[in-house]
Amino acid sequence: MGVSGSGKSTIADHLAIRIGWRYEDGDSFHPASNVSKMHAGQPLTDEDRWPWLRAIAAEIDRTCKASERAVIACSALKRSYRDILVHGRRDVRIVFLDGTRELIASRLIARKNHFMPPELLASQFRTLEPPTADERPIVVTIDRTVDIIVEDIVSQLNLERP
Ligand SMILES: Nc1ncnc2c1ncn2[C@@H]1O[C@H](COP(=O)(O)OP(=O)(O)OP(=O)(O)O)[C@@H](O)[C@H]1O
Ligand SMILES: O=C(O)[C@H](O)[C@@H](O)[C@H](O)[C@H](O)CO
Repeated sequence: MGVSGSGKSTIADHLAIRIGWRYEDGDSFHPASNVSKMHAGQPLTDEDRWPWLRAIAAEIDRTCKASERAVIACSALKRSYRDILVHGRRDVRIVFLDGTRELIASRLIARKNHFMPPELLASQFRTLEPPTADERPIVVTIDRTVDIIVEDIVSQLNLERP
């Protein structure tokens, strides 16, 4: 989880390869109307996001039922959004990609060929409710290389433990 440009797709992809899990991008669960809206520079509302989050929750349930493992990139900015994804599912862990607005803005400006315009970053930060301790989040700071961030997540995931 994290705001647009915090590195969700990049880190999820590399993490999934590193630990041999499937990678899914939450962006692919958006209805076309949501993508057009973001492309046009309009922030999504809660009503836009509920069906999208429910579709991702259904994907999590399919994955668990099939005894598979996946890393899913999803902004999940508010606690109420994460509750849809996590509630009652013991095996779901949240990884929060934490960074300053300045750093993320500079990465968004440099990024090419993406539907999300950098102008939406302010609304992403306004909406963001960082995870609290009771969510047991894995928090990683993003001012480091992708490989170092991935290794940090792997060690905090404690995968060897039963
Ligand atoms: N640790 C890093 N160091 C340097 N550049 C990075 C790092 N992580 C991501 N980037 C770059 O920052 C940009 C934003 O990353 P990415 O697209 O993965 O973010 P995102 O959170 O998935 O964004 P969105 O939610 O808008 O899809 C990309 O161009 C990516 O290559
Ligand atoms: O909740 C949201 O505002 C949206 O989901 C965005 O965060 C996009 O999904 C994405 O991160 C941009 O590519």
